[in-house]
Amino acid sequence: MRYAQLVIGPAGSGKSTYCSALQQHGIDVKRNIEVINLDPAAEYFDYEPMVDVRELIHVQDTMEDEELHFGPNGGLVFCIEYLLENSDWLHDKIGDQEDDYILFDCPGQIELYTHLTAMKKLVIQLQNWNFNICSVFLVDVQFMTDGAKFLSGTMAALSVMVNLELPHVNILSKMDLLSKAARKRLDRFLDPDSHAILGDIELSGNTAFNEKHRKLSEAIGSLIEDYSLVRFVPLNLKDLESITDVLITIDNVIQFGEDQDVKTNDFEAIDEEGGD
Ligand SMILES: Nc1nc2c(ncn2[C@@H]2O[C@H](COP(=O)(O)OP(=O)(O)OP(=O)(O)O)[C@@H](O)[C@H]2O)c(=O)[nH]1
Ligand SMILES: [Mg+2]
Repeated sequence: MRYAQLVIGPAGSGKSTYCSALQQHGIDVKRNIEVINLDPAAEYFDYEPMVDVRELIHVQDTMEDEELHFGPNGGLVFCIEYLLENSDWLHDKIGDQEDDYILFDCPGQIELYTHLTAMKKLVIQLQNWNFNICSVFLVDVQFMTDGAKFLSGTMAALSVMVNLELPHVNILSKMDLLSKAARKRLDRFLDPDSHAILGDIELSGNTAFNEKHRKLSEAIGSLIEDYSLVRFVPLNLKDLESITDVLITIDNVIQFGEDQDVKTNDFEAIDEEGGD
């Protein structure tokens, strides 16, 4: 088995920073964590990529091409489809090392995960190559600090979960930027029993539209809260314990470490037999 995190989330949510922090953490704790850049338009990241999709195709190529003439978003979709058509290239680059643990740093265009099929196909490809994959959806916590925003972020996460159909972990990134007061407010939303999201949605004016709108938000809010559909794990990259917690959560989801336990048990069993 091999293990992968598909690191996704809106533009600027901190995906590349997360990948580079986890790679560094891997070095610190002597654990092999590789990163692959899947963003054909990436301008900057500071990890050492194991594979960089820009070596195959760069979004600029599709925009400058006489025939294609794509804009940045169409160009990106083209690049991902091109990557799929050339999946042998990716396969060769990744190799087939057992027990690999790879983070895929993905582009920030949310439509890739909510309704287009290219990413989904890529996921199936990776599964065929024996990867246990989990989608890791990052949302900048600064956009989650009031009820309406929290609801909207939650629905974005839900939409990705429904489309990708993968084991899924939602992360609130950039926790280091929250003030104490904002952290308190957020904690109420994170507690699934509190119904705090609903209480926090305020609409100005008592027009008939607002009344209907409020009912809609309430209905969605209680659906999400009552069924605990979407949970978020806060991540503060400046806090080692927080990094470890997030990694343990994700490792559990992709069953990383479980095979290792089985192997150790096997050895113990052999030892016992040998000792007879
Ligand atoms: N304070 C703080 N800033 C962060 C953190 N993570 C990311 N940033 C900043 O947020 C900005 C965007 O971070 P990136 O990691 O490039 O985000 P991204 O999701 O890879 O962005 P795209 O690839 O453009 O979609 C950068 O200026 C980072 O320095 C964090 O945990 N704390
Ligand atoms: Mg990035």
